[in-house]
Amino acid sequence: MNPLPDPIPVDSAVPRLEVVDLTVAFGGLTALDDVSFDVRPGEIVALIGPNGAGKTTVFNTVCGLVRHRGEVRIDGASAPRRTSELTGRGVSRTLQGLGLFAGLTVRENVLLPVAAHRDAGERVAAQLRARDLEPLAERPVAALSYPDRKRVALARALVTDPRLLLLDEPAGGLGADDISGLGDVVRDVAAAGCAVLLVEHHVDFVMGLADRIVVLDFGRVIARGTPDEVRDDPRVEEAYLGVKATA
Ligand SMILES: Nc1ncnc2c1ncn2[C@@H]1O[C@H](COP(=O)(O)OP(=O)(O)OP(=O)(O)O)[C@@H](O)[C@H]1O
Repeated sequence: MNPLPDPIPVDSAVPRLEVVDLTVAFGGLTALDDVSFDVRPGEIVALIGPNGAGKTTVFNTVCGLVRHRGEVRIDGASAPRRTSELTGRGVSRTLQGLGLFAGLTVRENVLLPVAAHRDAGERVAAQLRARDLEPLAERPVAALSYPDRKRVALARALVTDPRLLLLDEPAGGLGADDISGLGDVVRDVAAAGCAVLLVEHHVDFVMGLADRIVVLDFGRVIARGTPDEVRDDPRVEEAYLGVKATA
């Protein structure tokens, strides 16, 4: 049984996630080149950049899926090398492809990460309630709309009470109302002390949500700072070929 994380420490000066000089090569391709950044408790940090910039590779490396040079630290200690240890270290992740079990019900999907735990029923019930999924709880995921499936994926990520939440393109495929609701959820999660690392192509969403932004291009950090600082950085405009925050 995977242990669940301890409650979020109220006051922690240690970054929840520290990525130091991360370098990843796939054969001859350098997917990440000396990437460093951190995410502190309660902070929302966005990782943005054009297609192929290396964003998902950062997530995969944090989750122990990719051989790398450099260091990944979670709460000051080396990140686990096995994905099975992530939940116990307080890490949850959503996937671009959602990764839900289409033949299982909403409730069964949300239950999976906590199934062996004594308080699983209460945790799942609380998530279903918080995500407005109660009316859909006994329906198979295959019967759900895409926005509803995304809410299920988020509920499954949150059911463990993570201390570090990795969101891979959470706004992708959603309409304006769902995106606004998603922003509220992420803000609430961060306000409770969770560190959030967000990969997202929806630039307006990122600009309105993130405390800090790290911009990758061809595996390198080309800019970092607050949304205003990044928006005005000419290197970012260039990387996006002139597509600015109104995209
Ligand atoms: N397992 C792999 N084997 C070989 N190359 C890979 C592998 N995973 C990623 N790459 C390459 O590494 C680079 C970075 O890919 P990555 O998926 O991290 O980019 P990204 O910024 O997440 O892109 P997108 O926004 O399109 O999802 C790309 O050139 C990609 O083709």
